[in-house]
Amino acid sequence: MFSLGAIKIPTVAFLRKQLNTTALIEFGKYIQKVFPAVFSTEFIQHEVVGEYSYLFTVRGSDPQLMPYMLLAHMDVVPASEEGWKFPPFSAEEDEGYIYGRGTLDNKNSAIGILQALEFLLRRNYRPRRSFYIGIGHDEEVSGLDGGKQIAMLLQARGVKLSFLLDEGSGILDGVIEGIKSPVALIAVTEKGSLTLNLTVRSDPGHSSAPPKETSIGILAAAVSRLEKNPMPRLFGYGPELMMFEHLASEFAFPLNIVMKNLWLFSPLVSRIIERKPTGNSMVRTTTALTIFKAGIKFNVIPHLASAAVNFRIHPAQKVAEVLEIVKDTIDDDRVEITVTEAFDPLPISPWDDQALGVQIFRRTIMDVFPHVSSIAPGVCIGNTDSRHFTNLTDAIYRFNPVVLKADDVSRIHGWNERISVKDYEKQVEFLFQLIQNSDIDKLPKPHLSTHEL
Ligand SMILES: CCCCCCCC/C=C\CCCCCCCC(=O)NCC(=O)O
Ligand SMILES: [Zn+2]
Ligand SMILES: [Zn+2]
Repeated sequence: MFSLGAIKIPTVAFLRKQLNTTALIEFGKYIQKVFPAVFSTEFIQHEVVGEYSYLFTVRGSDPQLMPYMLLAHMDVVPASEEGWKFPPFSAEEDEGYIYGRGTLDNKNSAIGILQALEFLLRRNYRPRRSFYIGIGHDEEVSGLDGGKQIAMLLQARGVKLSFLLDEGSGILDGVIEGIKSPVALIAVTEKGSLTLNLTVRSDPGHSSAPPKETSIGILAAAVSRLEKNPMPRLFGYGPELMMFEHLASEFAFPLNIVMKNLWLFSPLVSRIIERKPTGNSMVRTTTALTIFKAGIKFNVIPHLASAAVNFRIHPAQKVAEVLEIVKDTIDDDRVEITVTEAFDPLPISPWDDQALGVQIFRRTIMDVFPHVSSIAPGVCIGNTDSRHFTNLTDAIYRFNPVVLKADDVSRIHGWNERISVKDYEKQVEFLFQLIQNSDIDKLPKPHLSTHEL
């Protein structure tokens, strides 16, 4: 059963320097209380990193096996009180679902990993392969003070990882139009990100004698141009090509033929899938207007208007290219553009028979989710703490072992985020199996089954 207390602790992260530190401390105390074996077992070391994040080092019995890492985070995005069926930090249970901010992103993983380990320890299990668990405290606001510090600490200790598993994708059931059965997408990369601050300054004055254009009007026109002119279609130029080719047999005729021949049909397919927000995120660099600020009083022309625009960069594009397109699209020198944060799309992790992590995930998914009909490489449309770990391994995977239905994706960062009790139990079962399956020293033999990749 989900530790409901974890959801009730409002570990909200607003900005990098605006965290609910009281809640973060409480969360640390909470996990110590509910997972006593994890915190007291002799072969597990726990450390607090960056004041609130946790790093667990689980020393396996065979030092010859290269360690791996499981990553999650305890912080959550803010949640408004209105719009929810139940208050976002009430952890209310209703018709088999637990409601609350963090139930999918990402206390389910943080608690699920520790829960699975606690179960194993109570059965006197000691892993052969060492592993690390990182529970970040600021993933939603960059991960620079939590996840990144954990990565730097491990790097300073000379640690190399065989693979790393973080949040960022899942088992999609009815999310991809045309695919009826659930498919597991393990993201082998994540999109880049660029956040711009746009500012327009104009003379302040009395609203009774307004100028022809105000800072608000100029800025509104600029952001509207960005929204009306989406970034170019790049579908088929990144690993989403691999994803759809792997999933081709899931589509009925004639779509299965189309998906197998994306070299020819990608322009057509991209026009169809871009109609939905999740599909659009696969097709291009997305443009999201997220903050707009201006004005203080109805009869005062404001001096300043500012807006934040967040772009999630398609794997086939780079920050510099996006910035150039933005400048051309705005095409107005009165709009001052400054970069708040920027990074390119992440490297693509291996997806082949030699990739240990992939083989272990594949086996574990088949064990725990036998109804999943395909396991395919995907693209994480958001960003995760795993991006800070590229110096420790080239095998970074993003996969949350949870079934997401069509309306679940918008619950993440939205209203009524929830997880079913059954799905949470499956997540713990997956992690319980994964830790044991990771003890193999050789790659498992190819499995003969319908889960063909
Ligand atoms: C053709 C349709 C393909 C659909 C693929 C969509 C897959 C959606 C699956 C999972 C949901 C996305 C999870 C993203 C995790 C992001 C974690 C996060 O919030 N990080 C902070 C940030 O990105 O700002
Ligand atoms: Zn998250
Ligand atoms: Zn998030």
